[in-house]
Amino acid sequence: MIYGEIFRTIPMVLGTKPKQCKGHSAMLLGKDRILIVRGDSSPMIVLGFLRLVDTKFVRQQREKFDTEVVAWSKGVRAHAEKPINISGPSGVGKGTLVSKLMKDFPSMFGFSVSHTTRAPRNKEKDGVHYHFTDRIVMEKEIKAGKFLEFASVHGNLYGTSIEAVEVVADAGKRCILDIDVQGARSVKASSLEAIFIFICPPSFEELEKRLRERGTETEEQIQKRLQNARAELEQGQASGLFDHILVNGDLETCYENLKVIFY
Ligand SMILES: Nc1ncnc2c1ncn2[C@@H]1O[C@H](COP(=O)(O)OP(=O)(O)OP(=O)(O)O)[C@@H](O)[C@H]1O
Ligand SMILES: Nc1nc2c(ncn2[C@@H]2O[C@H](COP(=O)(O)O)[C@@H](O)[C@H]2O)c(=O)[nH]1
Repeated sequence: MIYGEIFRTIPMVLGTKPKQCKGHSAMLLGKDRILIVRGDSSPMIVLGFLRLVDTKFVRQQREKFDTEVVAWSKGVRAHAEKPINISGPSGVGKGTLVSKLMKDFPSMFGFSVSHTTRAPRNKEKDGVHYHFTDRIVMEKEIKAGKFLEFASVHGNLYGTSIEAVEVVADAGKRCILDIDVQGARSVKASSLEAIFIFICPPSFEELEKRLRERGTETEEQIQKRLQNARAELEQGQASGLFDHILVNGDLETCYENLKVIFY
């Protein structure tokens, strides 16, 4: 690409806007921004900015789709607070902590609503707790590059769409992701610069107790989650991936420690 020259390449865009469209033109501005204009418009109609980012994720997508790839930046944004990635074994209390944060600071934090192929639990609402989805549909969307990360967790597919994160950013809120360790690793390799927090139980027995008392899984599913928990606890504490490791013994104490990280 040559600076200042309008060219007619239509790059693949990571994110939801602007949609790829024949007739759009792009002009490189400076070293890291592309101005998108409607090609046939006179005077020139500016559709937005794309930032040229050279992260591992963008490179992977470029290779995968064998085409030029750019990330949509929604224009020039001032300092944005880093998203928060919370991981930890099933039943440790991630959801409980996230719900408290969202309830206490509704205008500050926004939850990244993941997609999953698992069935909804009793009180779970589609689009609020998860986007409950069909495996074939989700696999298709993954192939189309719509996901920031995805992983097979406890026998189901889970993933964070690029749109889920953007919806929170568009609302001017700080994004909270509740995802497993595999997903956290993918996020770290992506263009999303996040703070990584790992939540541990005070003991394995307590973790099992919480999982059982929650009463949302069958015995077989509980066994699977406990088995995966051992591996997650090992990886989470040894990987160097996480910036902070918190023990969720007493809920209020853990919540206070979590809040300290944000201020
Ligand atoms: N500090 C705590 N002390 C006692 N019980 C707790 C504590 N934190 C959470 N719990 C309870 O443990 C159960 C599991 O919590 P929660 O559903 O938040 O876990 P989770 O990590 O989000 O699990 P999953 O990964 O399966 O979604 C819930 O019934 C919750 O009320
Ligand atoms: N990699 C991802 N993991 C995710 C995502 N959303 C949730 N999760 C993790 O799955 C397990 C199980 O969740 P549950 O709701 O079925 O109990 C839990 O550890 C979550 O952190 C995601 O988008 N990507």
